[in-house]
Amino acid sequence: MTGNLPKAFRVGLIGCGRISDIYLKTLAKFTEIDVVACASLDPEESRAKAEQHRIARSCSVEEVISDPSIDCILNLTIPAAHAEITRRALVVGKHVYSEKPFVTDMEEGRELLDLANAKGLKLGNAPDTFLGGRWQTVRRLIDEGAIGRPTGVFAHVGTHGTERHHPNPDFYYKPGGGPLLDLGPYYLTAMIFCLGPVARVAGMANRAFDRRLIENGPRNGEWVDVGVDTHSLSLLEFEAGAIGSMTMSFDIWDSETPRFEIYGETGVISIPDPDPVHGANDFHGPVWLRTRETSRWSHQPRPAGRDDWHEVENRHGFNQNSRGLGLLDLAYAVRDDRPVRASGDLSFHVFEVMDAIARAPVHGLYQTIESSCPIPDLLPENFPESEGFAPVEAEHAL
Ligand SMILES: NC(=O)C1=CN([C@@H]2O[C@H](COP(=O)(O)OP(=O)(O)OC[C@H]3O[C@@H](n4cnc5c(N)ncnc54)[C@H](OP(=O)(O)O)[C@@H]3O)[C@@H](O)[C@H]2O)C=CC1
Ligand SMILES: O=C1CO[C@H](CO)[C@@H](O)[C@@H]1O
Repeated sequence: MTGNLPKAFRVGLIGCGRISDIYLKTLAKFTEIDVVACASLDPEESRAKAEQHRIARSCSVEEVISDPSIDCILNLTIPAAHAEITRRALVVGKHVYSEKPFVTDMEEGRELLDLANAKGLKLGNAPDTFLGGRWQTVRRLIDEGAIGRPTGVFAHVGTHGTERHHPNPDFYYKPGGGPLLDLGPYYLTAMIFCLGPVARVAGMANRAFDRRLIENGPRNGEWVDVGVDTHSLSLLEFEAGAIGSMTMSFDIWDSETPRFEIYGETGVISIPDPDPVHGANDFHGPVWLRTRETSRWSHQPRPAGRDDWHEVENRHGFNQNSRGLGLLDLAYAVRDDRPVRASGDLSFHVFEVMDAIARAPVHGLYQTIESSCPIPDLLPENFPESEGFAPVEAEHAL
């Protein structure tokens, strides 16, 4: 079936914190998504969010979940609450799109996938950054053979955590947090989108600090206990044969190490962001290519500068922060009864990879990954017009 959704896809938001603003801004551009109610634990916070984004109703979590007119729950709570909110929504027959990580343990993840399957409901999960123009371009290059058969991948995120910019950074330092579960999903999802599922991993981790000082907002000066490792190294082997390494850290003061690169038999794709937290965390940004013919190894003397990289043409949309795009795709997946791109299956696989990296030092050097997942299709270059939908002009959106 094509054409417009039969009615607006009615969404109830749970979790009205920091990340909700960009979701609500993105979704306001798509009139066929209607965020009709919102809730958080603090009623004052959800009331203010409803007023700021012209959401019709601010109410309790239970009222949002039990509202029969709502099609889908947008779960933007903290990691420790993701599985429970998702489970409650599925039980009452609602589709769910949730923030990452999908869950905080494997059992929860299996239960949610089984529940969604049994009830015929769609499960979507962040990140959706891989649907942005940058990552669609990277995948298209690989599909077109621009670097030949991929053989390797490298990711490095060297940050100093979140306590200098997040007013309530506690969840980043509790189980479900840490750099691997917080930032790993962006990089692993991008890798799996481009290279396919992961077969086995190895890992090591440590932590530089047992407590961290909040240095912004109303809780400035308060200490937070650290209950998770904050510096993680991993090795990855993909089913298709490529191997990779990944560093995710909250303990690095600064770095010039490349953020993300994919190596192939005949070329290299590089994501050259200067900012350590960007890379796969962004929808947009340059994609650089060097091939056998243009690489340093084809010139004598070898050029020292960065000038010879070719910036690849980006033909895709969503070259700005578009968090929420995965939910729009889910709405069309419901309409057309087709797979969700930013899916629960993909996020569960990503979670198993991270869980295995974290347990490798204790349970044995190499951990085999049991789950797999479908590789999401590229988005049509003119999405969502491709779905028979015209987005609202930017000035009409909030
Ligand atoms: N901040 C960021 O830059 C980004 C965050 N994310 C992800 O988004 C998610 C939320 O992060 P962020 O917005 O920063 O977090 P915040 O702490 O700012 O907001 C969390 C929200 O969830 C609500 N909440 C917490 N526990 C429950 C619960 N048990 N039931 C219902 N509501 C609950 C909180 O309510 P109350 O305030 O009333 O306690 C609050 O509204 C995380 O998974 C994070 O990884 C993703 C991308 C970027
Ligand atoms: O997902 C995220 C994107 O990057 C941010 C910057 O550290 C994190 O805080 C956040 O959780």
